[in-house]
Amino acid sequence: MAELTENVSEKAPETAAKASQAAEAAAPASGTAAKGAATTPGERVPTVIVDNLHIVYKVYGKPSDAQKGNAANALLRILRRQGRPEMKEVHAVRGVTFVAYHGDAIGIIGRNGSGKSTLLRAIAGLLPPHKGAVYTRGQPSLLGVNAALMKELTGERNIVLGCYAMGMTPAEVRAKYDEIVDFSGIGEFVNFPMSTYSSGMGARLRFAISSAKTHEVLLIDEALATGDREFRRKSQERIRQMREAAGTVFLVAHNLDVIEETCNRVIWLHKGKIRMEGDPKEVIKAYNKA
Ligand SMILES: Nc1ncnc2c1ncn2[C@@H]1O[C@H](COP(=O)(O)OP(=O)(O)OP(=O)(O)O)[C@@H](O)[C@H]1O
Repeated sequence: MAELTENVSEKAPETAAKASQAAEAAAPASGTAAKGAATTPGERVPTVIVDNLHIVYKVYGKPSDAQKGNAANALLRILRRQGRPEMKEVHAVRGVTFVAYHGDAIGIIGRNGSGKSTLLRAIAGLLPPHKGAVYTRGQPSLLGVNAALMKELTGERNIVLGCYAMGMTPAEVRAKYDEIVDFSGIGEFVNFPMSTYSSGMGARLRFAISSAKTHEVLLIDEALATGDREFRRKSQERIRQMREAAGTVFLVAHNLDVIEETCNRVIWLHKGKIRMEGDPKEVIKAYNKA
């Protein structure tokens, strides 16, 4: 399926082939279906295919005093062809597989360290798969990263740059500017550098910028947790609109009420694996019992 771009581990070409077949199976009329232009009602168009995904971090532990970084030790390691001392691997995502479709809002829940943020970053293409593959339709947008905001610039400059970074034209930016400022609720702070903002104000501005454009796939990591009640309500409404515009939204949040109110599917991650997936009410009920 040509329109799905792939982020595939070189170690698993056979997995990539399987996922391609899955994509074909999910959207048989791939040419038109994947463009979203000629989909028949009821047809489900896949936007993200995650196939047996494994993500491994390499972490350098604390070196012993004898190994501490100095030029002599570094030279000895090179001569002995040794790596850096105490390298450990953290296997954060362990064989995750699912397909997301247009119009899905998928909540990802799980205890601390279960791999939620890692999974989002992998879907955004920011972490290479150790094994397996991620196929996405278009470039997914991870809230706050794609619109790379700069603390020393004013909110106004960041809105303009953030919108350009998302591929909007100057005319589109002008048309959306007031709406972004209104939505963020930062008021006159828009004229001050972002370094003067509280973390909540920064998060609200990032959400306002990122959601000013309709994304094929939008990934949101806890952004709603920082806003107040009113902002939460507005963001939920905005996410609903984005779903209706046939986008796909992924939402990581510890607040299960937000997930239940906003999402139509929930994935429960436990120690890097999918423990349960499906209807928000059922999954959250099982998660609360565990
Ligand atoms: N940059 C990193 N380098 C090394 N290990 C990491 C890195 N980021 C995360 N990890 C490890 O990967 C595992 C999964 O972390 P991740 O942040 O994805 O979990 P999470 O479910 O989002 O957690 P939380 O709910 O606390 O935000 C954890 O064991 C964590 O320590």
